[in-house]
Amino acid sequence: MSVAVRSLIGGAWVTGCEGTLTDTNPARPDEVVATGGRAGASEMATGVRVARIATSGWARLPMSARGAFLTRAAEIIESNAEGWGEELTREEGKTLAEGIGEVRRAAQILRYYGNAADRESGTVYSSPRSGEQILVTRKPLGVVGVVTPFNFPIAIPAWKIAPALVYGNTVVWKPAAAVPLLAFRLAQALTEAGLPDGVLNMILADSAAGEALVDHPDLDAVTFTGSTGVGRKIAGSAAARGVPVQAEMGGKNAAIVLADADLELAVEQVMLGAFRSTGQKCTATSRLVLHESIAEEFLARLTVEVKELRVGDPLDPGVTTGPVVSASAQKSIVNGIDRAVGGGARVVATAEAPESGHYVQPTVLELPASTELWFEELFGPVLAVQRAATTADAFRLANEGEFGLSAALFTQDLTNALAGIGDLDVGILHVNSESAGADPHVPFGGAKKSGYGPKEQGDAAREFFTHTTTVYLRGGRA
Ligand SMILES: NC(=O)C1=CN([C@@H]2O[C@H](COP(=O)(O)OP(=O)(O)OC[C@H]3O[C@@H](n4cnc5c(N)ncnc54)[C@H](OP(=O)(O)O)[C@@H]3O)[C@@H](O)[C@H]2O)C=CC1
Ligand SMILES: O=C(O)CCC(=O)C(=O)O
Repeated sequence: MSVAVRSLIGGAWVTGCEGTLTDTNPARPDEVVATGGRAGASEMATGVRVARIATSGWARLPMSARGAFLTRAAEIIESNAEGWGEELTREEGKTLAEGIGEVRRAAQILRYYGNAADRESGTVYSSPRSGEQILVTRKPLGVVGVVTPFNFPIAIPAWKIAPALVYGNTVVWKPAAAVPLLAFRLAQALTEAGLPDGVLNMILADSAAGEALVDHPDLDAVTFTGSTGVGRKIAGSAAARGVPVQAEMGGKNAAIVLADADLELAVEQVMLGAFRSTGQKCTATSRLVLHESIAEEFLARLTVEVKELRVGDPLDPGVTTGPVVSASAQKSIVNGIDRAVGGGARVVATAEAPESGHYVQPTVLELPASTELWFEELFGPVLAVQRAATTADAFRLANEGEFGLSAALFTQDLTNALAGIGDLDVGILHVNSESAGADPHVPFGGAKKSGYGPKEQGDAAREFFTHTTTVYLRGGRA
């Protein structure tokens, strides 16, 4: 059941000529999910060229007409949710329910941006001069380079590409090499929806070709999600060329459980945050700060839940936790666990995992102090725990480190909730719910070094994907 995938350049489906790509199932690494040709730097350059040609026709269409393509694509995606969700699970490794859920989420995102024309698209200010009004209108940037990670193969591309397109830009997109099939499906949906040639170019290529894309002198903006090292490099190169850049990078997100928390709710939500998608979310809960008065009881309850996790083939409906994406991810996560244990971490709980496939045992570790695992993003099913003597101490521990993407605060006391809103240095704060999750109509992105440049989604996406022209408008001589 291997699918032949191709790149989309200038409206044509092309087989890249830099070599072959083989997309395998992380649960059964011998199973090939998709194959195709790998494109290179020259195809990236072609993509930028055809995207440039397509800009003027696309930008001149009314926003509602651009949005209609997204709405039609959303319908196509929705009608394929089960089949494409299964494909997503087979290439990325999240559970089938999450795979189908992500495909539906992509449709929801496309629908949200499909309706952008119904929202406010500029501002009118009063003028200090009679006979004049001041308008702030919005215009597209031009050609946008989009680089996406493996962990949300269709939702993250959707939330970058949909606003880029609806606000009048054209796109050259390099998806993560591990997940070409869902990239192919999203490009198929937009093509079947009738998107004009050259408006979206999806190029299946490796990271070297990705670098050629983001360094291309004719790009007008770059949007990236992925690792911190790559994000900083891309941001540096775009800034050096004076090109707007948006980079969503690492997270080391804390759940903070205060003395007055509803422990049953907190345990349930911490389990979801830490172990759904096998911990492979930038918003996953990878740190847990427990007020010392409830720490023993909380860890006892958490241990029961961890032991009930079922790690295995994510297509099996009874499985709660699939594999991680690759053998190298598996190795680096296991090494991170071993280093923490070698440094004095106590193993609080683990769940069994199969031997064959890229599995990692879900693991909860209590740290003796703020050691390496408190700061390093492992991007797997690993939760590091510390205890705090006071609420202030809990917030201090949660704020440690260079990242500030999301946090989850568990408390039933409004004063504590308000203190957390004030003191926790994060881009996204959940009070009494898990640290992951993002709605399309509100800003998404981190504080501190989790993100660089404007945030994503909602009005923030409009800020990034457009520039403004301030118009001093008079009818003539007053
Ligand atoms: N904040 C977040 O949302 C995410 C964070 N991560 C973090 O990143 C780690 C690795 O995940 P991974 O997906 O491999 O992240 P990477 O940053 O390596 O890759 C993300 C995307 O960037 C591409 N890329 C890699 N190097 C370059 C480059 N020099 N120039 C342009 N594009 C490039 C990748 O291509 P290719 O796939 O071909 O290498 C992929 O499409 C995770 O362990 C996690 O720590 C990962 C995913 C999401
Ligand atoms: O929390 C979410 O649903 C989105 C997470 C995300 O953007 C990521 O992991 O890259």
